[in-house]
Amino acid sequence: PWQISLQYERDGTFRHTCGGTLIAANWVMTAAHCISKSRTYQVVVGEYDMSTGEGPEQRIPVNSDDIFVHPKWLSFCAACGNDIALLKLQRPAALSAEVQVGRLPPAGSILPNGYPCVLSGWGRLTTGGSLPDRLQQAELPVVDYEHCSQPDWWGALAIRHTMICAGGAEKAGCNGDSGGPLNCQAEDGTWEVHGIASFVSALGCNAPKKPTVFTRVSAFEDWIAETMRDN
Ligand SMILES: CC(C)C[C@H](NC(=O)C(F)(F)F)C(=O)N[N@@+](C)(CC(=O)Nc1ccc(C(C)C)cc1)Cc1ccccc1
Repeated sequence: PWQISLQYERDGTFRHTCGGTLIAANWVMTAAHCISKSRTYQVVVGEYDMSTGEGPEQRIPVNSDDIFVHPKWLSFCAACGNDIALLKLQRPAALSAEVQVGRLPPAGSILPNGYPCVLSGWGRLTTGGSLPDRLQQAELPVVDYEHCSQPDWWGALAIRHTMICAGGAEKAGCNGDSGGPLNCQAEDGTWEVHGIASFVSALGCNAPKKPTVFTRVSAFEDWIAETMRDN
């Protein structure tokens, strides 16, 4: 219910470009690489099947000067990390069963290797394949930094401590999942959004030993709080 579809206007209609997370009634968290300053964006909350109107959908515009891309994001260097952006909605979403705010993890928290998380999104179903109408989910186990930065995995040049890896086998994120949440259930059963889908291998979304790489949300909680407080 905190999954959103980030859409941009082209030829008079809006099209899905990335996922994202509702982190307050009027704030959305997504990936910096999803944002092009010249585009007009809207956020759809309460979405499930994009091919039909089912009722809970709310389409909310975003003013371009209410888009805050992390100051250290470098569009030519995904390996440098900081792939995070915050969007302030023109009006708060009306919360309901289908529209909820996602919880952020404790600042600095690190999940152990193998912890079962779930990626959700409307990204391609296979590398270069078709896009689904309905929201999909895939269980992706966490691959900790020690394993993910191994040379035959992503290697130490591609992975930073401000990232989380998850997957590495048959399931993965793929184009269109960018910006979406890596959802992990805490001991008390509540879900927390630990990651923002950032990149996959250009060799293929589910290339072996190339897990989907996420921005580690718990490394950016100060920036998130400051940005929301100051705007
Ligand atoms: C624009 C990049 C920075 C992010 C984009 N992200 C995604 O697609 C996501 F996984 F988040 F849904 C991506 O991975 N794009 N690719 C274009 C791949 C890509 O750019 N990957 C990548 C990998 C590593 C690095 C750095 C760490 C060296 C940068 C980009 C997707 C792709 C996947 C399979 C086949 C062809 C294309």
